[in-house]
Amino acid sequence: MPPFDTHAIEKNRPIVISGPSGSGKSTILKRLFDEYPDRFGFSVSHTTRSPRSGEENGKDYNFVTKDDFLGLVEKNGFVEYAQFGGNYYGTSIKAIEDIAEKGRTCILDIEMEGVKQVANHADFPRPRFLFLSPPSLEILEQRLRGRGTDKEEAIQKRLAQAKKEIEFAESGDAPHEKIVVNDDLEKAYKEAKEFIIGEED
Ligand SMILES: Nc1ncnc2c1ncn2[C@@H]1O[C@H](COP(=O)(O)OP(=O)(O)OP(=O)(O)O)[C@@H](O)[C@H]1O
Repeated sequence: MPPFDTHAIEKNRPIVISGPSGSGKSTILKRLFDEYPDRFGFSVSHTTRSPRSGEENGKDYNFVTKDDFLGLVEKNGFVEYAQFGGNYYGTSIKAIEDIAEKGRTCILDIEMEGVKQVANHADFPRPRFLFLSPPSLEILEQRLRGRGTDKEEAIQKRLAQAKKEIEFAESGDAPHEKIVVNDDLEKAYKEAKEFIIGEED
């Protein structure tokens, strides 16, 4: 028996979407949420960082102490967690269960290391995995520049990380059941949507 209730999650399997920064995850998820406003949900993450002004506990994040965070790690209560800039961030099983209990499919937008943790978790029921790939690193670079949100150094870091993510996704070790190449947005959206809702429709 897992130490946490995963009943609803088993009935309503979450979808893990991953892919390099700039591959189009937000673009595709936004469209999906717009088209199906009541069908999906994002889980509320835990963090040990302090709330920024306007951020609400339980809504933007579950703000917890380091001791509480590490206690939940001990209990296998996170499906994935990581440390950035001295703070911990994680997705708890409970947060995903809360979405599933509302009859919604939880969408987890997570990076490569998190994907590995989810796939290897001892107690978490296996979700479905989708990888969104850019058509090429050259096009990814153009899109990151076009987005206009990153400085040159950040773009170079994202590209180096993208290379690793694509290699992993194409290796036999990756858990992805489906890779969607985001060349033409209409086509990529249709393919992603078919994978995400296909089982239910
Ligand atoms: N098929 C496409 N053709 C052209 N441009 C696209 C396509 N898909 C997405 N884009 C553009 O590429 C940029 C990156 O997309 P987006 O921000 O959705 O990526 P992301 O995977 O969510 O990145 P991050 O992980 O950094 O949040 C955006 O400016 C978006 O408008």
